[in-house]
Amino acid sequence: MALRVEADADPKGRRATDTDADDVWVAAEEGDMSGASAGRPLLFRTMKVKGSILHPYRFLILVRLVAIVAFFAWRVEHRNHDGMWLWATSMVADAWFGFSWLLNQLPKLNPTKRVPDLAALADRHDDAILPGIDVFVTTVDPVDEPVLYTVNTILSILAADYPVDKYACYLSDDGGTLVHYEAMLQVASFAALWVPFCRKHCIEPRSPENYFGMKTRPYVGGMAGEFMSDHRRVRREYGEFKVRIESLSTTIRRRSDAYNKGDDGVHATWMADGTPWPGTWIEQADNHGRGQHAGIVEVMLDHPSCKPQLGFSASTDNPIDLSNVDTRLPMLVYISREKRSGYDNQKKAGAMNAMLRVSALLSNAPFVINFDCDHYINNSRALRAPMCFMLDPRDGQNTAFVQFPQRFDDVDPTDRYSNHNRVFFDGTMLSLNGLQGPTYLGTGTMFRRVALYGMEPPRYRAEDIKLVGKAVELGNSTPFLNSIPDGAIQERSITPVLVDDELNNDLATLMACGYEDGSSWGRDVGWVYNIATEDVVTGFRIHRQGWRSMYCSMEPAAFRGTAPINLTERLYQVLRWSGGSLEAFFSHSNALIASRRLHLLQRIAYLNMSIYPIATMFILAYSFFPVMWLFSEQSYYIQRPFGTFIMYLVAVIAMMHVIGMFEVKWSGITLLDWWRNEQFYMIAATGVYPTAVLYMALKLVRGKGIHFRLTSKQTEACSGEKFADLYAVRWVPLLIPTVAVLVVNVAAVGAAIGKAATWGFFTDQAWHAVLGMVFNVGTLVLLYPFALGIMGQWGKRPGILLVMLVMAIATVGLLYVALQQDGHSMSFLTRPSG
Ligand SMILES: O=c1ccn([C@@H]2O[C@H](COP(=O)(O)OP(=O)(O)O[C@H]3O[C@H](CO)[C@@H](O)[C@H](O)[C@H]3O)[C@@H](O)[C@H]2O)c(=O)[nH]1
Ligand SMILES: [Mn+2]
Repeated sequence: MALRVEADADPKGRRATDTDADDVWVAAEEGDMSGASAGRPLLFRTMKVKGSILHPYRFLILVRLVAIVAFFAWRVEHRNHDGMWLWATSMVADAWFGFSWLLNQLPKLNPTKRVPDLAALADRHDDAILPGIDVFVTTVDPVDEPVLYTVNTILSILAADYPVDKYACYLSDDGGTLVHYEAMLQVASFAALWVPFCRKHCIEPRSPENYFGMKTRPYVGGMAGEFMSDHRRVRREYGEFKVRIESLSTTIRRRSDAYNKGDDGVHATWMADGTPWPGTWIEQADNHGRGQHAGIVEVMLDHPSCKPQLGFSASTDNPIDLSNVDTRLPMLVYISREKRSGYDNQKKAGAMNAMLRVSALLSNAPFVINFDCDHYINNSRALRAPMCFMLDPRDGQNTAFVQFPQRFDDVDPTDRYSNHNRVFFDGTMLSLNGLQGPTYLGTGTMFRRVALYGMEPPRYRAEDIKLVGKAVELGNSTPFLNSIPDGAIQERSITPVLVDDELNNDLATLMACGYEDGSSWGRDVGWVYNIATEDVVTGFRIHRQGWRSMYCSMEPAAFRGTAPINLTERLYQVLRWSGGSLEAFFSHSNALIASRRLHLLQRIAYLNMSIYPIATMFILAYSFFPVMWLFSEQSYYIQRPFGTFIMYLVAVIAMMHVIGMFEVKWSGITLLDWWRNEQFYMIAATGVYPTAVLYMALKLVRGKGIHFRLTSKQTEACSGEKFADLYAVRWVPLLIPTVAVLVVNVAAVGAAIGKAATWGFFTDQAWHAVLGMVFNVGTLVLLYPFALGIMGQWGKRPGILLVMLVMAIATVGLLYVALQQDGHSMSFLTRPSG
């Protein structure tokens, strides 16, 4: 399909795509991968960075390594005898910077791109032999995670371009609310129109909210004549559907009030059929509270037959002609696992594990893909792409998961807080792709089911999977254990099951809180527990066993989601990530103790990923260093001769950025992406990351860590203004350290100017003050987005910020001069310089 959806107004201009990036990437011979067997089709192409870019890039890394070693040697030779403690501390800091730079840089030596070949897949693996997929979506809170996002995600999945009898869609509702349940009923009925419409007219993307929100829509289907009227009709139906979804909570509340009228006892929440809802009630009651309710599983759409079912021709009540369109829908299941007080529900990880088991009895597909509730399928062919890696003769069998980059809608045009995170998604991940593979990033990831069960990769597994003794690890459910061998057959599709009482009992057992007691779930099986970020450690567990993973990026983007554009919300998200990273270091998921199956550079990458926040303690300390210049008559020197010191610093920092420019080049990102990343790193380094380190230290002492705080999704509902969240200031203690750094550095610039004025502009002291100022100004420039953020609505006019800045600097400068000159009567303006 030659379809190309216009990426929504991309403010950063054109990005290199696979096709026009040949000036960077060249095809590579894939000699080193085991398992290649002649005759089976190759389903992906491997690309390496061109020698003319890769060699200088690697050479520069070497040069910088030499430079920092020379720098250290020089510093040791020129010890500061008058400020020994300061000198020693800064030596420790710089040693750590050097070390963490190396950890960060070494895994990037071999960036590799792998391009799925969908045509080859279609050629040899015609739809009949595509394997089954279970699609998992998680949600918790219908308010913080608006139901409208979730229903759009589900609709995009139901309408995906994958054989409809070969996949099933599961929604896990950790809130257990009737709103989600009824929303799924609505989805099931609206899908009967939406999905055939998408098929008939080759609609992209297949999330209706995003589809109808698009401006340009080149028609690529074969029924242009009927398109306009069909489109109008579906659009109207979607509008009505949306109203029903958005009024669900009112409808349910009203219905329940009517049932509860007159009764002064417990107020239940009622389902449409007049029975009380088994999940959480609006007015929480015993057995119907947030952390306390029965498990619920309901198949909302049955698994379809394997033969196409054409729809009806147009008629008065069905104005859309579907007589040539397959109207079958994939299986859709609603799940809310059991919750009981006294059990830690383990948040998302717990939900994923319950879903993994329940799906084993209902569809048991050999592959599983998971999405956060706000991540929809943007490219309807996306589910096919990972199969190019999983089914490829080169190491496909040993590939445990395929990770897609995360792409985001509704980020403010200048991406103030680096939400797009391109440096990470397009840089770091491509590097790992050249090693053992990208890390698991939580959403948009296809897994091999057996890898999730904690099985070894075939490469290290002598025979077929053995089930003897597995009950201890996987829990005591015979039907579940019996399902495992089938779930391991990668060619397997999905066979429909009959949901009877017996099956319902088995499902209830698998969803029960106590099921995992004494088993290996959450440690060696399934998603990993007891950590704020389950994703990276779950991927780590799998890599450690010797599996590999693949990075898969495609155009148009496979999936898209939302990201927090509010400063506070964004910082909390990053706090959770960095806190979770540190927790991983102090757990059984420490990279240093993994088995030898973990590739050396992959191990270094994981090590870097778990300790990166530590370096920021030193960054924070350096950012406060100017305080000493402010309050002391004497100038403190970290290192003498100061001039040479600064030159060295400038050189190694500059070299780091030149290396960064090479990375910008090979990852195909824009300078703005890179710059925002630098800025956001500094913002996090002066607040969030040190806080995470502090938390970790406290946890080691007291045993309580960071908890999973749900990232609330942006809603325009409250103000109607687009990007309203960007201008909302929510003050939290987390902002204070960075504000303090801002203040100190503004003051330092003022003081430096004051100093220069006092001492005379061309003296040594003045020269040093100016050199020091370079760093203060640098810090301020990096923290600029933060300063805009805390200004709230004023942030819309950055001019004000500049005026304030100049005034503050001038005030401090004058104050400094005034204080320094108490004895002397002259003004700095009349002082002769030179
Ligand atoms: O008790 C819970 C809490 C959360 N979730 C789901 O977990 C997902 C991720 O939560 P969110 O707050 O959106 O996290 P983000 O910071 O946006 O997510 C990134 O980081 C997380 C790890 O820290 C990963 O789990 C996510 O997949 C990844 O997108 C959402 O679908 C939630 O519905 C649950 O199912 N149960
Ligand atoms: Mn999210």
